[in-house]
Amino acid sequence: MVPEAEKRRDDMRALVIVPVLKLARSKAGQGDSSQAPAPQRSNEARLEEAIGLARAIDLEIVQGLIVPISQPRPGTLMGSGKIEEIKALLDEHDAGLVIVDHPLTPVQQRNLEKEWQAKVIDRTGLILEIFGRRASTKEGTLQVDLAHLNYQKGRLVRSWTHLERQRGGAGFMGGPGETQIEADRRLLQERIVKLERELEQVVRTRQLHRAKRRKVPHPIVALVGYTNAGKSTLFNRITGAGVLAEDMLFATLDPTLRRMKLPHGRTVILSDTVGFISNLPTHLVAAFRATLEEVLEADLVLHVRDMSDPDNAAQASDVMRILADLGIDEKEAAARIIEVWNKIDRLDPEAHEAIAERAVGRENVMAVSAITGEGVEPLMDEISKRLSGVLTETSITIPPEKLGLVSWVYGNAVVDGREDNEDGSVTLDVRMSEAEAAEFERKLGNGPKADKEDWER
Ligand SMILES: Nc1nc2c(ncn2[C@@H]2O[C@H](COP(=O)(O)OP(=O)(O)OP(=O)(O)O)[C@@H](O)[C@H]2O)c(=O)[nH]1
Repeated sequence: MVPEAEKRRDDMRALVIVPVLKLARSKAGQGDSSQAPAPQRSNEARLEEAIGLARAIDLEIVQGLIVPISQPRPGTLMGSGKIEEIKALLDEHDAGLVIVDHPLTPVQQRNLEKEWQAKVIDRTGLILEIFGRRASTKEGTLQVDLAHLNYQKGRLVRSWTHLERQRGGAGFMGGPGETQIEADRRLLQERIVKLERELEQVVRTRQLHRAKRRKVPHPIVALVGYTNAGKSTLFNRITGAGVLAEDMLFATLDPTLRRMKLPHGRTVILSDTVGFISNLPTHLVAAFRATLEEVLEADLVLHVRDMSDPDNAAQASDVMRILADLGIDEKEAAARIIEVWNKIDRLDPEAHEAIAERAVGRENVMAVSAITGEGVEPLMDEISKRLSGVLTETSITIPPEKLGLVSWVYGNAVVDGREDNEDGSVTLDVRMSEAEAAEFERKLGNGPKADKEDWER
């Protein structure tokens, strides 16, 4: 039976804990000879981020705590003194959920739940929960549910998850009994198999759409960045597309694609992608194939950084690591990535000037404010310049009976010169990509049309 005091605990009121392993910290400080050491996050930055993540799912955070751990315990991670201290805080605040910003083994999670008589989730659990609430397309939802079930399968406790809530699961204080765990596992496995099958179907359909979209002859520009860096805001600023931009972590889970025009008339497809985060578990990276594939295929990648965040160097190196995991290596990165230093309006005048100066003259860096629009025009010019590498100069003549194509050329290629000939035809000096040239030829010869609707979602 669950005692009265525990029943009252509110599992939307949470305590956030950042365990700091002293051993790990001193080791990290020494660096790794085979790799440049990644910038270290301060404990305060970690705590602030963990609280931000928890707020992203509407939790009420009663307190945040940095907990130094000299010797990690296999059974409970932290020692009994700390466990007692935290239990007292939970009682004091009537909180029923503890977020531990560190990986927990299933045994540690179960033991801590018992000790604290509260639900416990670790960083992966929390990120999965956020993703679960944000996914909006069928594929995104299936991917997250699948990642969630796989994560849960190895656990000895029932999760504090949106899935559990959907199932109406409650009364799980202290964890389910062994038979219950067996039954749960069987159910989980059945759901996993079913989801995998559904997902296969959805992925197949998407790949079909993607293949069609690739026939549309425009370069793809993908936005990437740490969560909350301002990707959606920048996306809106340059496309006027009205995509959801909120102070909400991971507001963008599914790829958003829009066609846009650059100065000089060049058309590109801009793709907004999922926000990255440090310690993103590998199976979660895989879960976002849909948006990440856009990045892999992109002709140009804009890496948006929030320069007003003191932690931005560590965030940037996390993003680069994830891109490297995806197969975009450093050498290639220089050619394909522009770093967009965003939120410069939030900097004090001195820092603003310093950042602007650092950016000037560096081909790979552009300083902007997606909110005020400062620096956005030069950014667009830079995008044009980068993409013009894939263009070939040519001269085309459009016969009088096909003059409708003139506006298509203006809309899709870069037009450098025009001559209206006596016979009614028009000659244009243009720069266009191979694919655009092929599309033009198709249109000229009444060939099969590319299906515009396929990518304009
Ligand atoms: N002051 C200022 N705020 C900005 C700027 N760009 C974005 N923001 C704010 O930063 C917050 C996050 O912006 P989003 O565009 O949603 O960030 P995102 O990178 O798409 O976030 P995820 O969906 O989590 O990946 C919002 O409150 C924006 O208004 C900027 O240039 N200046």
